[in-house]
Amino acid sequence: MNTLDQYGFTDRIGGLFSFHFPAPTVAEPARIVRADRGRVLAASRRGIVHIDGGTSLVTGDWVAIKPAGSVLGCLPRSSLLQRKRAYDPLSEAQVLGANIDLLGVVVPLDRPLSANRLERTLVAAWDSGAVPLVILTKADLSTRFDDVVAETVQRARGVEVYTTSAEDLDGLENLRGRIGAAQTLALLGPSGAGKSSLINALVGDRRQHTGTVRAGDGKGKHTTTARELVPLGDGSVVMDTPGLRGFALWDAETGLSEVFGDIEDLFDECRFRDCAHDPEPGCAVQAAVELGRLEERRWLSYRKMERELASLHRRQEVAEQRHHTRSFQRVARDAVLAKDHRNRLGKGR
Ligand SMILES: Nc1nc2c(ncn2[C@@H]2O[C@H](COP(=O)(O)OP(=O)(O)OP(=O)(O)O)[C@@H](O)[C@H]2O)c(=O)[nH]1
Ligand SMILES: [Zn+2]
Repeated sequence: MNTLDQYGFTDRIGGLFSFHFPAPTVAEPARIVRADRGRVLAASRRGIVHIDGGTSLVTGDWVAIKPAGSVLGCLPRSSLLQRKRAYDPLSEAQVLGANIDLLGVVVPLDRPLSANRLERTLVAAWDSGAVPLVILTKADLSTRFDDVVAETVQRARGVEVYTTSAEDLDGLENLRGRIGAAQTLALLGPSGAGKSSLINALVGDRRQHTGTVRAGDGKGKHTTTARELVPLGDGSVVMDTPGLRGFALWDAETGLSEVFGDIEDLFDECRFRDCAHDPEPGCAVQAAVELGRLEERRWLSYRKMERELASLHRRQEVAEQRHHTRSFQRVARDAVLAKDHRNRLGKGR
């Protein structure tokens, strides 16, 4: 299997290439394996290569590269995982990866479950366009927190749950079977959740890839601060993501509805169409909370994410408005300058 195939190249991707970069174009397919600032590595039929000027590319992208190594173009992304940059007033999205088929929400069994975090990560996962899975890690330690498995299954609300242990190598075959050939799995979970250990266990002793990167950066160190694709040997790849603290949402309305559909259904039952769902007459949400049918924590978790998205949108609108004003001012100023210029030319004649 050549390097490109190891990173998930299939006949389908080949077909997309011929469609987007038809015959007279001289370019070869490649997949972005790692995209740090200014240093982009891609898997191609010739092995791992450096790419120049791929600043807008993200890990997982399929690109067409010219023989000299520059990028001709990028295939449309089938999925995109992004979050809001922490503390970024300009509210720019941080793209974590593209063309991910499966998104593993990693929940470690060595600590109590954080239901809010699980919900938040599931919302982001649904929203990316990939299929979410919940992956429980450190099953060998699960006796300490007996109820986490059951609670996770209940809170995952129908999303498949896989139990693994990188220590005992339990559950790995099952998970590999689910990943399937030529699929891309990304792992999302808190720092220390066991993501790297799981990847190493899945890879077994086949992790030659790290060595290839080592040759590129000359430092000989593998860190979990970068996101990179790790091949599993059968064309499937896993994306290593650093532990994400505070996962702020980015345009996640779809995901919100997937995870909290039952709450949004309740809205239709409120007496008033414009119900604020605060303690007010005829609010179906408040009634459900009071009757114990809706967990108050879930309701507050939903509310918080909804407010977060609303404020994100307000900031986006302000930024857009400012952009429009600025470009209008620029156009107006250019027009004045042009007029001045014409006048001066006119006078000079
Ligand atoms: N007992 C046990 N310990 C595990 C298992 N998997 C990981 N660990 C331990 O948990 C700790 C964190 O594991 P990592 O794989 O580094 O976690 P990570 O999610 O990659 O963390 P970041 O790189 O910070 O995002 C390490 O001390 C591992 O040895 C497991 O299956 N069983
Ligand atoms: Zn209401």
